[in-house]
Amino acid sequence: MNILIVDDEANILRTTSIALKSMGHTPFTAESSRRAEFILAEEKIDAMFLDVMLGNENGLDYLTKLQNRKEKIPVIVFTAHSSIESAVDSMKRGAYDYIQKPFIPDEIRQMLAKLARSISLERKVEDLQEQVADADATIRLESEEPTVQKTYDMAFKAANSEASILILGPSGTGKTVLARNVHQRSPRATEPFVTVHCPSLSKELLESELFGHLKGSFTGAVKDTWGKVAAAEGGTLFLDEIGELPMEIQPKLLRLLQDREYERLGENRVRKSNIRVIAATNRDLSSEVQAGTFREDLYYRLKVIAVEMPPLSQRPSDILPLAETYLKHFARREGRKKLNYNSTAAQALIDYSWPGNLREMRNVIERSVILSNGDEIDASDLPDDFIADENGGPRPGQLISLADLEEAHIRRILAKSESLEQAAEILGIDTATLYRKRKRLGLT
Ligand SMILES: Nc1ncnc2c1ncn2[C@@H]1O[C@H](COP(=O)(O)OP(=O)(O)OP(=O)(O)O)[C@@H](O)[C@H]1O
Repeated sequence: MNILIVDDEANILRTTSIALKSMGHTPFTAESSRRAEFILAEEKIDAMFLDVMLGNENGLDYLTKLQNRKEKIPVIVFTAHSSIESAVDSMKRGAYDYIQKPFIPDEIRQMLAKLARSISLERKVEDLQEQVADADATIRLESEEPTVQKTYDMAFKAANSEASILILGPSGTGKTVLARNVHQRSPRATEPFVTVHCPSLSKELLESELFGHLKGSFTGAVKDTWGKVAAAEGGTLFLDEIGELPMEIQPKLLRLLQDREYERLGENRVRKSNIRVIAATNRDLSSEVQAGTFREDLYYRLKVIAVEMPPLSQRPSDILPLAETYLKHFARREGRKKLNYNSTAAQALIDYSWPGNLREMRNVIERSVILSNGDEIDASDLPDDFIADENGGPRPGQLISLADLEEAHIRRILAKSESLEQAAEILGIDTATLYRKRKRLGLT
């Protein structure tokens, strides 16, 4: 790091410089704030040591001035031994920390190690904020389909209430994104949003993940823990894949929803909780209720408001607007702002069945932006599944019946094979069966 030491004592400047050099830093020295300003104008300084007794000057006043700079530099203040007031005052004025004089090099070393940790943490937070903003830039929470728009309207209206929300829909349709958005639009927005993935854990671990446990309450419980219900206090608990919640835990969740009470595993103390629950599932919970694998009372508690995210194939008029949102984002990221789809690519996007829904579309569009050349994305820049074959026939994954798909497949294999026997071998059926099918389909 480039470190500036500001002190009117030449001895301190000299010894601190030597110590900093031995730790691999580059020291700069200034005996006054004027000299310090001069150095700040010339060098990129990462951290500063500043004496509060700066000869005729007041180091604390200079500290205040430094805090008003556009580029903040962490300042560690040297205070006189026994001067608690100036230490407190310097912290109030925004110092990163203070060291009392006289000090030994090891105190400087420890202080800089602490500062390096803070700086690295700050960078990580900045990176994460950037990533979140990046993901947010592709989110489109409106729809050209009136039923889907109604779903969004209903969910966002419910955001203001305390009601539990159940989000239904296949994988990748945006249930998690919707749940987070409801939280962000709710009065709990500044409190935590905590996710629990119900299927990923054994019954005991899931219960402990939710409610916490006391040491020794089950094998492997080596210390006391607080669960995610406690972590979400004041905020929203998002239960992903609620359909997988084991029967044994269901009454405990019901009690949490109904009475706002829970107990940690292995503890007899009832705790109160203030959380809002949003749950999601790709299963048909009502049939699970019928089958007796999901409690009916819990089901009704969860679905005070129920919203359904349909598969992308049932939102045809959203395909191009969504693709456009992703395209803009990835094209900007790759520095190719003029990029567009040509009409064949746009048609291929519309014709595709999107079994992986929005998640798949995001990946497909990102890939096509990276693989395309020039200012146009062509159908050939899309994955193989998107390209209709030379016969223009149906493709696996398209919304067609098995019989139609079988017919198209048999036609293609017959066209490519040299004999009926070869075609039968490729198809994995005997020649007589293929012969009959061929006849029935009128392919002779
Ligand atoms: N409204 C939206 N606009 C644009 N992209 C979205 C939207 N919702 C979701 N996506 C994209 O789809 C991906 C999957 O979304 P999400 O995780 O919310 O789906 P999910 O239904 O919860 O899936 P799973 O059931 O597999 O957990 C997200 O990472 C995001 O890239």
